Amino acid sequence: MTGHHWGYGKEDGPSSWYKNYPVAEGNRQSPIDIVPNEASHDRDLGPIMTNYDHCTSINISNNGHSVVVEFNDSDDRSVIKGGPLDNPYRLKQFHFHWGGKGHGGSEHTVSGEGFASELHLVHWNAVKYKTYGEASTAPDGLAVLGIFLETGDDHRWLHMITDVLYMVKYKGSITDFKGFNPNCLLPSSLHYWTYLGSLTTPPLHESVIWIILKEPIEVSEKQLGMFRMLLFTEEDDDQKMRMENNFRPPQPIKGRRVRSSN
Ligand SMILES: CCc1c(F)c(F)c(S(N)(=O)=O)c(F)c1F
Ligand SMILES: [Zn+2]
Repeated sequence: MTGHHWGYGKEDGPSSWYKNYPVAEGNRQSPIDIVPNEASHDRDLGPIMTNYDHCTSINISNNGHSVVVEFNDSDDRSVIKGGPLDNPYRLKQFHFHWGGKGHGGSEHTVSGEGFASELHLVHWNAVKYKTYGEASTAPDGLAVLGIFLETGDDHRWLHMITDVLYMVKYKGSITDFKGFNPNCLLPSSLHYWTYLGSLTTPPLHESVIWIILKEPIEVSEKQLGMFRMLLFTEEDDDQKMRMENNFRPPQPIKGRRVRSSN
C-alpha cells in the first residue's frame, strides 16, 4: 500500500496536504505560534517528569521526512508523566525538524520567532490504549515533548547522533542505535507551555498533548550542518534532494488556550 505521497516541496508540501488529509484544516492543528504573555499561568499545572531508561533505544533511521530514533515501547521503562498528563506516556521515538543554512527550521514559533531546529519526543498513552496505532487517533493518545535547538556552542551529547547520520543518509536506511538516553538532550529547565494539538506531519491526527520546553538547547552550526547532509531521496534515486526545511509552519490557533507551567 503506497499511501499518499507527501513532502516539504513546492508541489507536495504543507500547503497541499489538505487535499489528501482534510483534517489539515481542523480546529486543533499543530504547530502554532506561542505568545508567552497570552499564555495562562496555571498554578495546578505541576512539573513534568521524564524517566528515560537508556537501554530502550533500538535504531536510528531516515524515513524520507526526518531522522528518527525508535525505542522499545513494550513496557513503561521510558515514560513522561506529570504536568498536563493524567497517565504516564511511553516513549516511542524522537526526531527532528530543521531549516536551511542560517534561517528558521523549528515548527513552533515564540512571538513569531523561529529557532534553527526542533526536537520532538513522541510518547503514547499505554494506560488507556492497547497500541500506539490506537492511541495515535485518540484525542488524549499522544504526548509530544518539543525542545527548541538554537545555534551556539557544540552540544556534547548531540554528537552521538550527528556522528552516525552518514549511516542513514538515504531515505529507507536504518542502523542500530542502542543505549542512548534522551535525557542528555534536555535543557536544564523543564518549564513549559502546553496546548492541545496534532501531529505536524500527515496523517495530522488531532491526538497530541503538546508540551514545549521554554529553554532551548544549544547546538553548533556544524552539528546542524550534519543534519542537512541527509537526503529526502533513496540511494538509487538520481535526484539528490538535501533534507532541510522539513517543518510545517504555524497553524491557526482557533480559540485554543496555551497554558504555562510557570
Ligand atoms: C506518525 C509518527 C509521527 C510523526 F511522523 C511526527 F512527525 C510526529 S510530530 N512531528 O507531530 O511530533 C508525531 F508525533 C508522530 F507520532
Ligand atoms: Zn515532529
